[in-house]
Amino acid sequence: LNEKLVCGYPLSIFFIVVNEFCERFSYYGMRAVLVLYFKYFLRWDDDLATSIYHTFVALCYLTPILGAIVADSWLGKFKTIIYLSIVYAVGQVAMAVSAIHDITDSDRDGTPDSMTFHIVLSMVGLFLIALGTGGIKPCVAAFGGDQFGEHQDRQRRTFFSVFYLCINGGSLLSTIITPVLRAQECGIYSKQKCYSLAFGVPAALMVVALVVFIIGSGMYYKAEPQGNIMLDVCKCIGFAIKNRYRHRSKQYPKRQHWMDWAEEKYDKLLIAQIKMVLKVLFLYIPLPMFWTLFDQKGSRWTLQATTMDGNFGALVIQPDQMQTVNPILILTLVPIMDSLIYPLIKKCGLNFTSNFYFSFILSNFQKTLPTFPSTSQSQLKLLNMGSNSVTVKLPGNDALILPAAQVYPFINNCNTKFTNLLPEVILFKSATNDLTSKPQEGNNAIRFVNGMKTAVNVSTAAADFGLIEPFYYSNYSQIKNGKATFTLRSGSQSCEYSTNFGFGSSYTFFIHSTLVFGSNCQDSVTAVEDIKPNSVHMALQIPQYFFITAGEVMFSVTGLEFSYSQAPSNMKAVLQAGWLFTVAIGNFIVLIVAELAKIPKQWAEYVLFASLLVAVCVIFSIMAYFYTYIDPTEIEAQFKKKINEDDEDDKSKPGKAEVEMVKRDSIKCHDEYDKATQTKM
Ligand SMILES: CC(C)[C@H](NC(=O)[C@H](C)N)C(=O)O
Repeated sequence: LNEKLVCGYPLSIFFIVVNEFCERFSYYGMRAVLVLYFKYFLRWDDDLATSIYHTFVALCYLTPILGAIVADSWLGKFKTIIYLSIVYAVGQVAMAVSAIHDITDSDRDGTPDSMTFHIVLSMVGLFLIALGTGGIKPCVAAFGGDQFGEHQDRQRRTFFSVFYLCINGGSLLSTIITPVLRAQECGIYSKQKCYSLAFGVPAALMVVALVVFIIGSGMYYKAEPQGNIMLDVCKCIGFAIKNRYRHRSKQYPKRQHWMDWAEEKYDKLLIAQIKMVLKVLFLYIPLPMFWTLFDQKGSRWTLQATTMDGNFGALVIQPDQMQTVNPILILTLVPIMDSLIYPLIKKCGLNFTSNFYFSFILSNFQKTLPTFPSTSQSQLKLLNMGSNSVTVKLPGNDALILPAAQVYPFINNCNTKFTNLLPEVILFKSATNDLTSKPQEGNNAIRFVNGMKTAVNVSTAAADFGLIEPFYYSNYSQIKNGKATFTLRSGSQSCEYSTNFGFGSSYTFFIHSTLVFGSNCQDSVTAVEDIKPNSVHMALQIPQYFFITAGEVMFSVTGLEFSYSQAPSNMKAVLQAGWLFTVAIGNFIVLIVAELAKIPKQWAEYVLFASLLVAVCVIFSIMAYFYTYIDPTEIEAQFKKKINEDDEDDKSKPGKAEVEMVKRDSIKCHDEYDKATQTKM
């Protein structure tokens, strides 16, 4: 195989792991800002954005089948990786271009004039990315595995661990960097959030990945494709089923395996290889449920984080940045598992056949939301602007004493008429404008009500509330957590009001009629909390991240290597694709259950997913217990030897004896296959 070895490892794998690092940076970096691009650039609603996001992720894990077929049957892994990487890079560039708002902003007002252009270009870009990333994914892993000889099992296992570390290193860096790039302002005619840069850097990294892979070209071991293997496999399976059906009557003796019904027409080696693949694919059936929970990190868990407090002292974490906990934990756990836990388990003589994964059921953290008015009700607020308490009697309500400078919020029916309110009491009714959900991205939604007889201008460094007319209110503005200082201005006079904000709150600030400019106006503004700040800390998600990542380390890293080692030589990429297909199905389950079924209570949805996973864990453990490890290379070698011997014998013993030989060898080969698969996992 490879002549250039470094510490017992082929030098070529260096280029493969660097390629994987850059490619995963490109993929996860683009994915990190994708939902926000849909929502804020393309102006899609939450549901559409989440659905398209999960459809894209699912597509990325469906296309590996295409890539694997092309690689194993036609182009070989090396050429497939090169061609599809070009498609991938073009897709990333298309995404970056689709996010340049100036292209269609002919009136230069900062918003694209033809959204269709941006939508079409980004959808084409996403399709090319899905084709590229999915297409090369099974090939890169299998191509890496190909670089090791038969006696380098240990090195190959380590390679898959390092490969996984690179995936997560790329994912970690990009998930930190691209949200920062997105937050920058850029543009030619007007400055907007810089999605083009957030997509442009991943595009550049994909080009780097391609260049690095090409540089290593002279050092790779490139296994030749072995013809249209997938077509042969499908035909062989089809024939076995048809033949079995034709011979369903009891007069025909049973065969050991239903695939043996293809013997009349197909090569025994091919039948044995199909048996190996089917055995592994059968074991994969319960796996999508793991990915169903796992991939909700990017959607449900991140949305949940927006209702939580991200203040970690010196560090303030944004909800989408919580996802970086997963790759951070992977980078810590994989070396610990490889160097400590697995050797310890082996020393204790434990048979570590299946990896259980525990999931935490999160309770409903949205308790900070108040009761919002229904469609037939309106939200009212009474504000006493005077300096004495007043008694207010509203129809259908008990008399209420409203202290000076205090606000009384309540919900009432829209058709209630209010009369005889005292002149100093403001009845503030804004049913259509009130915020009815938590503000986005952990921000705080703030508005002002002007109780003065003159118009007031309110602004902070981050937002301008504009000129608020007397007894009128401003629109909401989004304010980040921390201290904010508002400047209140009327003509040439001004004063300042400061307050601290947490995460995800909403406040209405009432400016008193008694406000005197020129001094500090701290006492002349009353803050009314419409939505409480997030009280549950984001740190509470860390245990969940820990368990799901521990599960990933035990399940996914080993699964990657398992899919390689159990695959016949001509179907390595195909089985990698089968493994990735389970990720696609997992994402479709999220799409169906979370997006379409719309279970009203979030906790009920978590309980449903967790219960399904527990059930699947039990089923998988039983299946894994009965699984018997095989050595595809050995089995294939035995079959090839037999076929060669047959060829020799055919030359010397033609005629009737040939039929007998085939029969005898068929039985012998099956015995060998069965013997080789007797060792338990
Ligand atoms: C899909 C795989 C599990 C893998 N993802 C990860 O390792 C995440 C970042 N922990 C991948 O190949 O992207």
